[in-house]
Amino acid sequence: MALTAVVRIPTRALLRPWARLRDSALGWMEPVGGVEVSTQRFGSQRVLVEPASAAGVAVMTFKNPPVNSLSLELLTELVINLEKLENDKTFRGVVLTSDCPGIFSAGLDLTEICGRNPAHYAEYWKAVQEMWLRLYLSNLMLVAAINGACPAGGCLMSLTCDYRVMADNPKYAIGLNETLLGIVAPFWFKDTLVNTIGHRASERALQLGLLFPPTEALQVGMVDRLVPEDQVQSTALSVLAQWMAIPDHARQLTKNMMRKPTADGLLKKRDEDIQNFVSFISRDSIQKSLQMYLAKLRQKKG
Ligand SMILES: CCCCCCCCCCCCC/C=C/C(=O)SCCNC(=O)CCNC(=O)[C@H](O)C(C)(C)COP(=O)(O)OP(=O)(O)OC[C@H]1O[C@@H](n2cnc3c(N)ncnc32)[C@H](O)[C@@H]1OP(=O)(O)O
Repeated sequence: MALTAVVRIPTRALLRPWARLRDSALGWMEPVGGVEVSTQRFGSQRVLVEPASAAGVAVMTFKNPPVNSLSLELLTELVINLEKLENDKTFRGVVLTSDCPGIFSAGLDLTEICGRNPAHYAEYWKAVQEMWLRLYLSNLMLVAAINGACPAGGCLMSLTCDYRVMADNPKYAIGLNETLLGIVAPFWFKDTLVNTIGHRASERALQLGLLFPPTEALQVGMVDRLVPEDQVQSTALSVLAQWMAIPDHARQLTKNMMRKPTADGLLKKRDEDIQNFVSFISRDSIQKSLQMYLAKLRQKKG
């Protein structure tokens, strides 16, 4: 029999200034107190959410072709779908994965941070912050099933998860490569990395903008497990099954104890961080670097 549940979406989620929701893309949303949703399969245009066969587990699949870049729309949909899962108490764990062949996520959408105006940069950065805060502090168990390239913001997203399974394909790489673009990973990107691989390894990785192939990523602790490509999702699901054996309240309190101080670092100065981002990204020299990088990406094919 089909499993269905009622999911309450708090109206406040619809009122956030950055979440000027593209309602057409989010067919299940209504600006009233809540909405009934079948948990058989839901989501939105760029984020598909499907309950897994194991009770209490969902698979969240990003489908923003060609490269799952983190556009404002994708970020918005991600946060809304996560909130929806969190409000539905039947879910305890989520696997995050990609529908784009060979790419988990290309990171921040460069067209959102290049050639736009300061108001757009501010709105976009707030959405990036929100994505990080929501994932990093989520009470759900999150496992990243990294089935492709995972640079910069894609890497950050996977680092917010409790566990990372990566496809053992030397064509793929993961890391915070911001310096290669002539930009700087903000302090909360850095903190997330330091919490995962330690200070010295982060210092080197961040300065050099290292993108680690799977074997090196495992060695440095950026991912937890490598498996053949066709086993990434099934392995992520079996990892979740192990984590599900732990009582939720104890695990959640422990996760919060470990992560809250890092999240507080951003929460205490969110507005200042937005201002720093806007003034940094608006510099002519930074815009030029980004334009050149984008042009190189686009020329690659030709
Ligand atoms: C004084 C100090 C103050 C400090 C203050 C700090 C403030 C903060 C500063 C700013 C911080 C910003 C943090 C940024 C984080 C990021 O995430 S930046 C994004 C980084 N991403 C990348 O470098 C990845 C780039 N992409 C790739 O390497 C490859 O595309 C791929 C993912 C490996 C896939 O390769 P392939 O399959 O070969 O596809 P392509 O042909 O390369 O690409 C297809 C089309 O997609 C476009 N594209 C690729 N990536 C992006 C992207 N990130 N955004 C937008 N568009 C992207 C690419 O151009 C192709 O487009 P078309 O040619 O038009 O088809």
